[in-house]
Amino acid sequence: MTPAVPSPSTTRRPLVLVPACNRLVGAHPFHIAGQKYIDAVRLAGCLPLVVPAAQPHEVDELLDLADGVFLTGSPSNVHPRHFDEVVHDPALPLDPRRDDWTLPLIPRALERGIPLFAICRGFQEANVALGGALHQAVQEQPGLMDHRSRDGDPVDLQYGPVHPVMVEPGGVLETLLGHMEFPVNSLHGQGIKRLAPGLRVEARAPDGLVEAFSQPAANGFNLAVQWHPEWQAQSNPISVKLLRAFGDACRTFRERNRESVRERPRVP
Ligand SMILES: N[C@@H](CCC(=O)NCCCC(=O)O)C(=O)O
Repeated sequence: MTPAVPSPSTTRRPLVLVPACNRLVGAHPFHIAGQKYIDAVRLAGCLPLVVPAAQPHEVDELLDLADGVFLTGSPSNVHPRHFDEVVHDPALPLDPRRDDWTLPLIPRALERGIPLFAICRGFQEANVALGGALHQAVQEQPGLMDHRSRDGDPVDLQYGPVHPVMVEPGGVLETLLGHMEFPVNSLHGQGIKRLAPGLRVEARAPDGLVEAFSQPAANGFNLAVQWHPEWQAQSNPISVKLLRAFGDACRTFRERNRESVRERPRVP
């Protein structure tokens, strides 16, 4: 009796879009994504698909393939023109090609109930995409800490714990972790100045800066965090919980989608 070969559709892991960053390598433009983010998507039990800068009209085609969206960190800043400001420090890197398609991608993914996990730059992108604004230099704001890392420090120190975050009651983080505080790393010069309408604060730093948010009105799991849970995620129980929750949501989304395709009347 030859064993039944499962159809690919019954075994494939959920497909998660990972928008690439755009960098020059020498004189040539490249699309790149950090290995630690790819590893984090795999730790979530999902299949990472790094996506080069898409044309705005390709966003819906890509979302038709997606069971999740994972927005990575990046040294580049979200261009301040998207929150009606001029560039504060021209020495800091930008990535307008990423902005141009992730900013329309984010609300469309949420509207479709596609699970979304956003980290650092991705957290900032999501806030701007939904109508919020950023401090371009958090460290220059009265009463706020310097949330940047020091470039010359060893990488383990740069991504090591720096400050606690306090979980706000009533959100995704409290459901997953309980009402608690825990240490996080901090590698960002931009930060939330105005939270977009409809977003719920999930956690704050000791200086009050928003460090995590979600959109409760969205059908699907969504969580955006300013810190880097992908850093050595497999040895951080909190990171594992957050990433596994994202992965579970992507699996549920995929199952529901497959059922709806099966139930769709076949065209004769
Ligand atoms: N440029 C923004 C976002 C900072 C950020 O994502 N840092 C991580 C960069 C390296 C990595 O991907 O781990 C800001 O400065 O606020």
